[in-house]
Amino acid sequence: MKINKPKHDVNPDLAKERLKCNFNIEEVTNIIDGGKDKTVQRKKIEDIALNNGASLDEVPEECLSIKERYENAVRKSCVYGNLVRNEMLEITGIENFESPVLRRTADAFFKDISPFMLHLGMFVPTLIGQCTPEQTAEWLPKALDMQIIGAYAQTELGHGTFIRGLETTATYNPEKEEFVLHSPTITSYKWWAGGLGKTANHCVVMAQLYTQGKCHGTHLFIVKIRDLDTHMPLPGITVGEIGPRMGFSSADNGFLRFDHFRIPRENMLMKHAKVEKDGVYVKSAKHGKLTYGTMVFIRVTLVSEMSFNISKAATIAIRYSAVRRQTELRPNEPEPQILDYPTQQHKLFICIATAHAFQLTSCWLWNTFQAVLADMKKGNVDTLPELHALSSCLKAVSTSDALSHIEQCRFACGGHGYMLSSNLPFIYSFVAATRTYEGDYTVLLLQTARFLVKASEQAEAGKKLTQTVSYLNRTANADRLNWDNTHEGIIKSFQVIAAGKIGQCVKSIRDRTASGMDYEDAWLMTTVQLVGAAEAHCRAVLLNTYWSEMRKITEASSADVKKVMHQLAVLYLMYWALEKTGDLLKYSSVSKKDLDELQRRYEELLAELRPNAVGLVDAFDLRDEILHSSLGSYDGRVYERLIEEAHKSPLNDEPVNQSFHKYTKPLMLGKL
Ligand SMILES: CCCCCCCCCCCCCCCCCCCCCC(=O)SCCNC(=O)CCNC(=O)[C@H](O)C(C)(C)COP(=O)(O)OP(=O)(O)OC[C@H]1O[C@@H](n2cnc3c(N)ncnc32)[C@H](O)[C@@H]1OP(=O)(O)O
Ligand SMILES: Cc1cc2nc3c(=O)[nH]c(=O)nc-3n(C[C@H](O)[C@H](O)[C@H](O)COP(=O)(O)OP(=O)(O)OC[C@H]3O[C@@H](n4cnc5c(N)ncnc54)[C@H](O)[C@@H]3O)c2cc1C
Repeated sequence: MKINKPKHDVNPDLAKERLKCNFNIEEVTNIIDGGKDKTVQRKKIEDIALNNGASLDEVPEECLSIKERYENAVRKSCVYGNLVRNEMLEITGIENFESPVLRRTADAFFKDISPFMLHLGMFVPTLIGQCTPEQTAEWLPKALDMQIIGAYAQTELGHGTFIRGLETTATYNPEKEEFVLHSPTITSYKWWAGGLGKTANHCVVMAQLYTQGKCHGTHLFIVKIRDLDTHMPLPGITVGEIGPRMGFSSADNGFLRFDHFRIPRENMLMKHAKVEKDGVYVKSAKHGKLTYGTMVFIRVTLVSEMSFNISKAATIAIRYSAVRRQTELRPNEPEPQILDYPTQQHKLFICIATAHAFQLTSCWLWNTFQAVLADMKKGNVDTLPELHALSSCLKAVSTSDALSHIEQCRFACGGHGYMLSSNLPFIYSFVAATRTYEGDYTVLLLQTARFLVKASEQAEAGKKLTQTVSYLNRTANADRLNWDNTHEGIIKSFQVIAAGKIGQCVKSIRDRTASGMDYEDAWLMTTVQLVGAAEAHCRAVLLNTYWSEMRKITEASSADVKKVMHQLAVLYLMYWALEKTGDLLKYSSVSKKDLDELQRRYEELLAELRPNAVGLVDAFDLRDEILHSSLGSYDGRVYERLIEEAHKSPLNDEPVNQSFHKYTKPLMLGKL
C-alpha cells in the first residue's frame, strides 16, 4: 500500500514499532474500508480534497474569534461542497451522498465542524425519506446541487426529547391553500438546529398540524426562511445563532421563531400523510412513527461515525505512547515507552477493538436498515419496531462507549492530550454531543426497553421471536447459566444476563401493579432497571455481532491477519466480561477462579497485541491532514510539532502584550 511519505524522518521508536508489526497492514485497511476497491476509491476521494486546499489554515481554527471561525468554516464548506457536488459524488454515486468516505474527507477541511454538515446530514435525508415523488423532483436536485442550503429544525427551547410536546403550530387555511406557521410561546422557539443560525436559507420544520379545527400531531414542512439573493430573513421569521457551546464552535446552531408565517400547502412533506386542498387530512402511512424516519436513519449512521472517531483517538494516543518515554523502571536503564505499561495497553487496546466492533456492527445494522426499507416499500412495516429498538440502543451505547474511550485516550496522553493541537479535545467534545443529540442516551435505552419487555412477554407465552431477541426464547426459563469459558460461552452469558435483567424488570412491573400501582407508575419506578436491561441487551448484540461478523469477514484473510483480528475480538469479549463481573456472578455459575483465569488471559492478550499496536492503528489509514494532531502524526515528531503549534498562538505575535503597560505595570507600581 502506498503510504504518503512523511516529509521528515520518522521518530526512531515509531519506526521500530513498524518493523515489529507481523501482519499485512493493507489487508486490514481493506477489511475496514469494506474491500480493496473501496480503499482505492477512498484514497482517490481523499486526494481530491488534499489537492484542493484542505487542511490549509494559516492560523489554527482554535486561535480565531467566534466570527472568524464561522467565516473560515463557511469558506471551506463552499470549497468542500463544490468538490462534493462536482467531483466526489461522481465517484461515490449520488445515492451515496452520506458515504462515510465523504464524512471522513470533510475532516481534512474542518477540525471542528462544518456549518453545512446538517444540510447533507439531515436536510437531504429528510427530503429523500419524507417527500412525495413530485416534492422530491422539486426539492432534492436543488438541495444536492446546493442551490438551496437546509437545516433540520425540530427541537424547541422547551422540548427536545418529547416530540409530541412540540408547540410550533402549522394551521391550514383552505381559502389561501396555505399553512400558517406560528411559535405561540417562548418555549416554542426552534433551538439547536445545526446551520440554522446564519447559513441555511431553508429548513425542515417539525410542527403540530391543525386542519379543520383539529390537531393531527407533529408533521414535517419545508420552509424558506431567507431571501436567496440578499440572505435576509423573510418577514415573519426571527432567526439567529444560540451562542457558544462546549464544541461545534465553527458551526451556527440556530434559533427560529415564526410569527404567522405563511407557506404553500405543497410545502408539507406528504409522503406519509397529506392535507387536501379543502383541508381534509389523509394518512397513508401504515405505521404512526414514519415521520421520525430521519432520526432512525441518523442513529444507524452514528454507529459507524463512532468507529471513525474512536479510531482517530486511538491512532493519536497509540502513536504518542510509542514516542513518549516516562519513568525509570530499573536504575540505569532507559525509561520505557509508555506503551509498554500494561495499564496503558488496557486503556488503549480496547479502543482499537471497539473501533472494529462498531465498524462491523454498523455494516450489519446498515444492511438490516436497508432490508426494513425494502419491506416498507412493499407495504410491510412489521420489521420497523425491531429496527427502532436496535438502532436506539446501538446509538446510545456506541456514543456513550466512544465518549469514555476517547476520554481514556486523552488521559493516556497526559498533559499534552489536553492541548487542542492534539485534536483529542475536539474529538471528545464532538462525540460528547452525540450522546445527547438524535435522542438522549437514557431516553433511547428506554425505547429499546419497551420492545424488550414486550418480547419477553411473548417469549413467556411461547411465541417465536425475531432474530435479535431470539435468545429470549432459549433463555426465558433459564435461571443461572453454567459458566463456559469459551468465546461463545462469554457471548451466551451476556445473553443470559440480558434475559435475566429483562425478566427482573417484567417481574418488578408486575409486582408493583399487583400491589395497586397503575402501569405507568410501575414502569416509571422500574426505569433504572429498564435502562440497565436495555444496555445489557445491546452488549449481547454487540458481542455476538462483532464475533460472528469478524469470523465471516476474515474467512479469506491471511493467517496473520486472521490471528490479529481474532485477538482483538477476544480482547473485546474479555474486556466486557471483566467489566461486568457483578452481572456474571449474578446470572452465571462463574467462580472466583474462573474470573482470575479470565483476568490472567486478558493480561496475556494485551502483551500479545503489544508488538502490533502501531501497525493496527496505521491500518486505520488516517492521513495526517485528517488527524490534525501534534501527537498522532505518522512521523511521530511530537515535540517538534508541539513547539511549532505553540508558536502559532496569537499571544506570541509580539514579545510584550499591551496589557502589561495598561494593567500589570500600574498594579506593580501601585498606580491602579
Ligand atoms: C455541503 C457541504 C457539506 C459539508 C459537511 C460534510 C458532511 C459529510 C456527510 C454528512 C454525515 C453526517 C453525519 C451525521 C451527522 C448528524 C448530526 C446530527 C445532529 C443532531 C440532530 C438532532 O439532534 S435532530 C433532533 C433529534 N431528536 C430526537 O432524537 C428526539 C428523541 N425523541 C424521540 O425520538 C421520540 O420523542 C421518542 C422518545 C421515540 C418518543 O416518541 P413518541 O412519544 O412519539 O412515542 P412513544 O414513546 O409514545 O412510543 C409509541 C410507539 O412508537 C414507537 N416508536 C417511537 N419512535 C419510533 C421510531 N422512530 N420508529 C418506529 N417506532 C417508533 C415506540 O417504540 C412505541 O411503540 P410501542 O407502542 O409498540 O411500544
Ligand atoms: C450539538 C447539538 C446539535 C443539535 N442539533 C440539532 C439539530 O440539528 N436539530 C434539532 O432539531 N435538534 C438538534 N439538537 C437537539 C437534540 O436533539 C436534543 O438536545 C436532544 O434530543 C435531547 O433533548 P433535550 O435537549 O430536550 O434534553 P432533555 O430531554 O430535556 O433531557 C434532559 C435530561 O432529562 C432526561 N429525560 C428526558 N426525558 C426523559 C424520560 N422520558 N425518561 C427519563 N429521563 C428523561 C434525559 O435523560 C436527560 O438526562 C442538537 C443538540 C446538540 C447538543
